[in-house]
Amino acid sequence: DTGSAAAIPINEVDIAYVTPVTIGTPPQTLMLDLDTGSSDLWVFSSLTPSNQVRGQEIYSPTKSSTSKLLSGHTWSIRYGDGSGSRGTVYTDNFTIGGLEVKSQAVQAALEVSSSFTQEQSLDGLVGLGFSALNTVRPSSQLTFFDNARPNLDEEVFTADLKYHATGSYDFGFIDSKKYAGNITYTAVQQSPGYWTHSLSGYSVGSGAFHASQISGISDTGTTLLYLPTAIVTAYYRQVQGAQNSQYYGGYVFPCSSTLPTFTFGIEGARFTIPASYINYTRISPTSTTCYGGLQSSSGLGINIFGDVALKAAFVVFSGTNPPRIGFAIK
Ligand SMILES: CC[C@H](C)[C@H](NC(=O)C[C@H](O)[C@H](CC1CCCCC1)NC(=O)CCNC(=O)[C@H](Cc1ccccc1)NC(=O)N1CCC(N)CC1)C(=O)NCc1cnc(C)nc1N
Repeated sequence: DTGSAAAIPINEVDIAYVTPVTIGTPPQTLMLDLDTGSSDLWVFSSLTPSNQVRGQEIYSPTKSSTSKLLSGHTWSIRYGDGSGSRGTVYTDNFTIGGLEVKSQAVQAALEVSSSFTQEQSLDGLVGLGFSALNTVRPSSQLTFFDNARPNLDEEVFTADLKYHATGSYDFGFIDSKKYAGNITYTAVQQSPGYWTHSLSGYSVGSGAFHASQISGISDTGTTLLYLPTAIVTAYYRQVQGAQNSQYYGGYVFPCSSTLPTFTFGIEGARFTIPASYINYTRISPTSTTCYGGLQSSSGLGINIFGDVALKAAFVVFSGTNPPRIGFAIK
């Protein structure tokens, strides 16, 4: 089997991407954020208090003839940005881009934090990390990818995220029309459950390439690129008027500044992030100060290769044994 679905930016600065999925019988369509940085599939539901729902589509298990309560099971998740949700668990038929998993664990929210309520374009998440990170108790549940794997033509899914445009997620096949040249693979460390791997180094603009192993996670659910402070300061040193603002919680600069590109290595291959991806957003609609798409990871305890980096490449998440991740120019 294979599947292919759109990855649609939810706002004009690509803060996140959502993908249409269907759940249950008859199919209920929700827009979910496919997130390689977590492993829970949870949705706004008919069980979510109405004062916490603001425009999201909801999953109603009672309206699905194929839903089953996974009795006695609960879940509770906290994300890196402090947001979170918790609830109960059903199994139901779940489809992404024509690829169906019967009896997928669908985690119905009984409570969501305010940032989820405020994000009306996001109806929940599909975790595509390793199933070890799943928070359902007493028995943890498998991700959509882990459930689909035995039926996939190839044990892979690919992410083709785009800058200010709709991209795609493919399951079970690698679409050679979506990239140029070769795919460069590198080893993945699957514990504790993220897609953890190393970059082979970086360069700023037309500067020399600095070879160094930089370990981090490729995370489609994180908006920006978070790297060690030394690399980030070297980058913004090239930007007139840039400063690391305590007030804004990161590097800001005059929106009129000329930004250099940023290049990262995967083994021997090189991937260049255009300056426009790093000129992330104005700090307010009328401001002439802009917030960078490259920020320091010092507060996170982990480097995160988020959407700003991933949208510069075609990325193959390979569930083979051992797992690996591949990057290609597009
Ligand atoms: C089982 C837990 C699971 C693995 C969890 N995984 C993650 O947190 C990574 C995961 O990819 C999550 C997935 C997000 C969660 C929010 C909704 C969208 C998806 N990523 C993050 O939390 C990275 C930081 N957040 C972000 O990057 C969010 C994403 C977002 C997008 C749209 C709307 C709202 C939020 N972006 C922003 O808040 N932005 C606004 C500010 C702007 N400057 C950048 C964009 C984890 O590590 N949790 C441990 C954890 C707990 N508590 C804390 C405090 N930190 C933690 N790391």
